[in-house]
Amino acid sequence: MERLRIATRKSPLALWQTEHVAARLRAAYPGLRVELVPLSTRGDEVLDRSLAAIGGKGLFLKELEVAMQRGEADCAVHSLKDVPMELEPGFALAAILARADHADAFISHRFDGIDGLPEGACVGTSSLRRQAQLRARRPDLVLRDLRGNVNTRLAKLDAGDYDAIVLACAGLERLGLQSRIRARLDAPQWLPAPAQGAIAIECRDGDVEAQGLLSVLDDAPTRTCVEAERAMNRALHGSCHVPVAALARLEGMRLHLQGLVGSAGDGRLVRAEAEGDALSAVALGESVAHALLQSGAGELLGSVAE
Ligand SMILES: NCc1[nH]cc(CCC(=O)O)c1CC(=O)O
Repeated sequence: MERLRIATRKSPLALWQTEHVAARLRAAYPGLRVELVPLSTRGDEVLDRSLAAIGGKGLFLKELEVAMQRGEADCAVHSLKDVPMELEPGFALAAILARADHADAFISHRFDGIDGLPEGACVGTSSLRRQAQLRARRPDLVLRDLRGNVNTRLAKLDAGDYDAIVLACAGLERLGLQSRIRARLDAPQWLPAPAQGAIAIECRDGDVEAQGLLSVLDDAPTRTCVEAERAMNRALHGSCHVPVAALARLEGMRLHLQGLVGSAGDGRLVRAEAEGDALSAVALGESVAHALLQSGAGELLGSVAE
């Protein structure tokens, strides 16, 4: 292969992530011509409705997958947390890069953290997962929708529309905006989205040449962790209609997984955790999903699925 074309969304974060992948590929293969194919997706264009209302997370992938199907791109770079649990048939994840910071960040001009917010303060986030965890901790807060790319969301905070917002640390760091982080929201109390902080490269299943080339960027420990987190979400039939959070940590060959299912409406949270062998990441994810359902998560999943 002499040339590799990488499809990407056009947001500053997506472009940063794809440039990062391109730079690593150029370093690994000095003779390879790596080109970016920037595309707009429906998820980027429709900003006035929630993702759940316009069809879920696959919306950030569709146009990129079409470009691969048409032979206009050889692979696509995604934030793995935006990749649906079931890929479209004919596609595969050729590489999952070493994870950056997995945590969410609390961002505010005047306040130090969730617990420091005054009664009735207004927090911006459109993520049901973030809303559910905020509600559980501070039932008095007013939660308002906030969509758009990272820079747009920060601009709305700066304009005074919200007292605080919640974003992923990884995205802020990649854009050189880590000085905006007032507090990290940490486990076990606060959990991130499954696979948050991990970048994935998708290609056509069976494109052995591209898969072989891209496999040098795969990070096995990250893959193990996100496999457990995504297996848990899949077993819960997770989508962006349901607040699901998960975090796996690997110590040697032991894998530890914490998960939660919430209700964005009333702040109920169900939590579960388990530990297992790193070689059985999927089974561990499924067992935590099972434990969540046993603890009453089914009721929460059912109440939002209708
Ligand atoms: N939902 C958009 C999105 N997808 C991935 C990231 C952050 C980067 C990552 O998780 O790798 C973000 C922004 C955010 O949630 O603040």
